[in-house]
Amino acid sequence: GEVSATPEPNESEYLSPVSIGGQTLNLDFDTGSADLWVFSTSLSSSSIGQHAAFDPSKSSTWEDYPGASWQIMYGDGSGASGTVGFDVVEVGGATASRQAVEIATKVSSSFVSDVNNDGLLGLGFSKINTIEPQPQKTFFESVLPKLDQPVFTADLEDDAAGTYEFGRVDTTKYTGMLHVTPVDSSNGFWEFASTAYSIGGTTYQNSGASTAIADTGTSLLLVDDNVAQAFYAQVQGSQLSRTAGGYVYPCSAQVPDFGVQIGSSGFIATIPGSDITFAEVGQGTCFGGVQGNGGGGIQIFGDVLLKQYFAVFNGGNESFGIAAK
Ligand SMILES: O=C(Cc1ccccc1)Nn1cnc2ccccc21
Repeated sequence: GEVSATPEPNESEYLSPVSIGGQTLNLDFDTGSADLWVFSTSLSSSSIGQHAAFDPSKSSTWEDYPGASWQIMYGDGSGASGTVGFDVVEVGGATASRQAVEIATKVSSSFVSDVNNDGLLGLGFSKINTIEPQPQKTFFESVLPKLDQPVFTADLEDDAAGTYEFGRVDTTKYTGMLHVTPVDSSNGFWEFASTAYSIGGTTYQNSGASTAIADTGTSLLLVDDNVAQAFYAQVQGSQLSRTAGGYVYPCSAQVPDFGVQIGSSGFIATIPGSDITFAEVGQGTCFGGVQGNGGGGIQIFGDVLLKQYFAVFNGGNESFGIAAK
């Protein structure tokens, strides 16, 4: 089958309506993790706040997973944990009839305050699913055998709504060719080679990092520290601010185009300098959408890059492709 879910854009995430046991929640589709977890009625009312909370007792198809638990920590220090069950999960038109659903009994403050999302739908590989005693399949892995094509696509926009589609590649959504690279899923991510970058149209080899992941759950573009340093050396007045948590510069500064290689094929995916500013932090100072990864080794290509392109995640041959749109 073919499905589409239109996420509502929110400054740093793309939310899509998901039906679980007949209850609809807005979930953050996240290719950088592999847990499907939801705000639940087991949380304190102060944690629930304005969020939609899933209530298993109101689902006629809910099945407990006795003794199972989960606990996740994301790279930005946020996290959640709780218990597990199975239910019917429907996205746009594809249905997983017995999908592991992780009930949050604890969530960190950043999720409580992010009133737009009622949980996450992981689209990474289930080897990093955190359910104990046995990791469970992601929604994509559950529906994959039933899809016409073993793919999902992400068409993230800046302010208008973006779109995730499962089971087909809508070729009207992009122009030119799809640049496809093999993915190494051994770390659980959509990970590929990336050993070159460009600043202002000039290409350089990246001696530091060698791989990157496509991560719709991260807002920024986190590159090797030496690459970030080289980029901001070309932004007048920029500085690495501990208080801001990264590179900042005068909002009036001229920002060069920045590109990163996708796979070893040579294709450089470029972000226009005018799209690199992520936020104003006050007093005419701006926070850059390109930042260092803190020496993590893996580069994290988040929404700042992905929203410039149409992205194809292929679970059949384990590849990642992007095209201009
Ligand atoms: O965790 C990461 C990668 C990351 C971000 C920042 C610093 C280091 C590493 N992304 N991510 C993937 N899913 C997420 C969900 C919430 C927060 C971040 C999320």
